[in-house]
Amino acid sequence: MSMEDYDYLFKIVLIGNAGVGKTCLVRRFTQGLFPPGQGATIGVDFMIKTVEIKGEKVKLQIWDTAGQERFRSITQSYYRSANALILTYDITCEDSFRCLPEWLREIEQYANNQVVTILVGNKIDLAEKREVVRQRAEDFAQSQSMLYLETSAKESDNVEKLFLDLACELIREAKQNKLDNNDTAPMPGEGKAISYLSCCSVV
Ligand SMILES: Nc1nc2c(ncn2[C@@H]2O[C@H](COP(=O)(O)OP(=O)(O)OP(=O)(O)O)[C@@H](O)[C@H]2O)c(=O)[nH]1
Repeated sequence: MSMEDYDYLFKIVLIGNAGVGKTCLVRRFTQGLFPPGQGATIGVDFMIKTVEIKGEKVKLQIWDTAGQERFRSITQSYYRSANALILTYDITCEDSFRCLPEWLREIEQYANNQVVTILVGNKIDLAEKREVVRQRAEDFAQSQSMLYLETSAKESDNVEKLFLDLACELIREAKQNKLDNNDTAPMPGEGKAISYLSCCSVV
């Protein structure tokens, strides 16, 4: 097998409060399981999954960060090279939603300004315990130019869609940037406006 057995390589980083289900989302997607008694992530974890989208091989490097405050200085260093961020909260935990502006400030401070960010409301299998209504989250996501999706790592709801939609959006952007680079090379010192976040769905 060649060293570069893929057409695209993207780095995706999951962030959000402790206990919202970041590790479970990653495990569900990469290993197809819902781990019992998942312990808190220490620092940062790393997994790889290669998917095929419209005949192209896309290698996803998925970094699962610890939500706990005490790991913040470690996890921040992983933002900069991320192509996409999955900002996760728990729909049954108002507090995890209320912390989102704080996470957005982190993103603004540490991430690349072209990063694609998707807001994810996890644990929709616990509908009877919901504390954050969908419309409120959708409105918030829209006001911050983020995509929005609700998932259940436990029931495997929308988990595949989350990562595939992101991959699709990243491919779209990569192709767009390549076109822009070929067709309209910016003058030296001239900034290049990059537009993204038009929603993309693979299914
Ligand atoms: N019902 C339900 N529980 C979930 C779901 N996803 C995660 N959980 C539970 O929520 C708890 C925390 O899940 P984790 O995946 O460890 O959360 P995390 O965001 O990675 O937490 P940190 O590593 O501390 O940042 C665990 O007890 C999981 O079993 C879900 O979709 N539904």
